[in-house]
Amino acid sequence: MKILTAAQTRAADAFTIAQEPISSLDLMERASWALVQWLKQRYSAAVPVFVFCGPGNNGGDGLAAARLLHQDGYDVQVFLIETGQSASADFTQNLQRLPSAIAVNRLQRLEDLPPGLPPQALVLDGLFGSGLSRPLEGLYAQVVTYLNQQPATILSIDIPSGLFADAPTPSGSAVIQADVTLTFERPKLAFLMPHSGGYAGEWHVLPIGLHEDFLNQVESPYQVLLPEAFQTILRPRSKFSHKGTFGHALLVGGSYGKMGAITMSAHAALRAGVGLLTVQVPQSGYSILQTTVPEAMVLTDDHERHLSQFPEDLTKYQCLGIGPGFGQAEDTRLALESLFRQKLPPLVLDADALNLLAADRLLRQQLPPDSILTPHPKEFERLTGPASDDFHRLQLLQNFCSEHACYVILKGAHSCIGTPSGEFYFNTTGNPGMATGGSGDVLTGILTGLRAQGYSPLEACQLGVYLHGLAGDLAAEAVGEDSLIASDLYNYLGAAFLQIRHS
Ligand SMILES: NC(=O)C1=CN([C@@H]2O[C@H](COP(=O)(O)OP(=O)(O)OC[C@H]3O[C@@H](n4cnc5c(N)ncnc54)[C@H](O)[C@@H]3O)[C@@H](O)[C@H]2O)[C@@H](O)CC1
Ligand SMILES: Nc1ncnc2c1ncn2[C@@H]1O[C@H](COP(=O)(O)OP(=O)(O)O)[C@@H](O)[C@H]1O
Ligand SMILES: [K+]
Repeated sequence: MKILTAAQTRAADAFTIAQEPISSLDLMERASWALVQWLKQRYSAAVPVFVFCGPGNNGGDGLAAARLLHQDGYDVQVFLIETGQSASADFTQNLQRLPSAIAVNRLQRLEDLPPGLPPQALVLDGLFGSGLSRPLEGLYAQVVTYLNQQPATILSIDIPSGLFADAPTPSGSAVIQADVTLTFERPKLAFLMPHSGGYAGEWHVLPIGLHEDFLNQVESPYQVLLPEAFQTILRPRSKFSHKGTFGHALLVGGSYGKMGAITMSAHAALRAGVGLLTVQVPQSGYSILQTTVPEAMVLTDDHERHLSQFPEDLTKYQCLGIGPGFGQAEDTRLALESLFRQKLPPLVLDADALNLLAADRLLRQQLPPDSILTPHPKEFERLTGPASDDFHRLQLLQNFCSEHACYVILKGAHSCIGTPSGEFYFNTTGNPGMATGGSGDVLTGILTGLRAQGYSPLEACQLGVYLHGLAGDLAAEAVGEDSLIASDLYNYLGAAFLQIRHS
């Protein structure tokens, strides 16, 4: 699903208004109706609703929602922030439509605000939406600070007020800290970024019928991954297939004290459906691998505690995954250096393989095209240098992927896949229970297993991050986020596959 910028959303509105055709007032009514339907399923009419409105169409949505909720028997009060700014036409119309039974409070100074809102109250934040053009100041900023201090639940309409949809919000700006955000038609880019995503709280997308033709033709480099995409990507396993059909993967990693990392990757590659798996570890890892992952074949390095070589014949493998528990010993670095001079199967690189790359520009330049790299933000910074903000980091991601013709999964709450041609795919599965050691090693195993089965690098990245997060979500349903550990991820991978196949 494409993500639209605020400007593209305005264009989508205008296109819909002209082509459907529908008046802009009716489009606002449709958006507010969708919002109220969602809200009624979650909050009973016993919950008092306080609607805070700015002068634009976001405020207009708030007014329309106030009217609809009142019709449904909710106790609604409206607060208009009046700073002398002129109101939008649809705001004015909706103000006129407001039944007189709804109390309208006109706020011109901080002192006009009620001393406090009840904890059971629901605040609808309709101060500003995607039309925000500068940080909030004066009374608007004061209202935001006031609302953020209230014990009430805050539901933001479209986007938390004060948050820029597709540009960095200057630090220190007043921004609503929403509990829930109901956003129209498409999520905002800001919801997916580490520094701004938290303001939106739990967010949901409400379709409001923007014109299909516009949505199909509009160009956006930003997409969110949704399960529908996987119906076509995920391949069936045919009746007469055999283990050779599903590829032979090689995982190389592990060092003394970090053998668990490569063990978890191995389990994950197998659960991702690979036909055959070989794991190369230092000698001290031999018994560990043979006992904990009996399905895998094991090769050992000459060295006892760390890796110093790769197998000579790599032609029989369809994917080579390197990194979990790899270490950064000098021998290991030299082995990686000589590896890059050979003809190689598709690569997945993680953890210390990335740190070695980061420390060696020449090595980086020899990175084979179509490799998949899976850095967390710190590893990414080592590769590209620091980013000044989340949007700059996306720029660095794009530059790195195009310069090295590779795919980078920048891991996080919404892991982002960068591609050589400049697209970004944000993942929508996963939860904070996955912030636990070894989660990334599991992802490496999944990607290696998928790539060995012949999935293209982009397909493997998309399917891999989605399945990994979904396994985390299913595991969290069973054991809770607190107790989730990385091995739960590969143990729930089967359930994640089933969910995708049967959806
Ligand atoms: N397709 C959609 O997504 C639809 C969106 N609608 C609503 O319309 C909203 C966008 O409406 P608008 O474009 O009127 O945007 P806003 O409601 O955000 O208001 C923008 C107005 O506020 C002013 N402004 C911007 N930043 C300011 C600041 N920091 N301090 C003071 N004034 C500031 C602008 O100059 C402009 O006049 C959406 O967020 C959504 O709530 C719906 O009504 C209809 C359909
Ligand atoms: N809050 C979160 N929400 C969703 N996914 C998360 C969250 N925290 C971590 N993850 C996922 O867990 C994995 C952690 O990887 P990484 O940091 O490399 O861990 P490790 O090095 O311990 O294996 C990534 O795939 C990341 O997307
Ligand atoms: K808002």
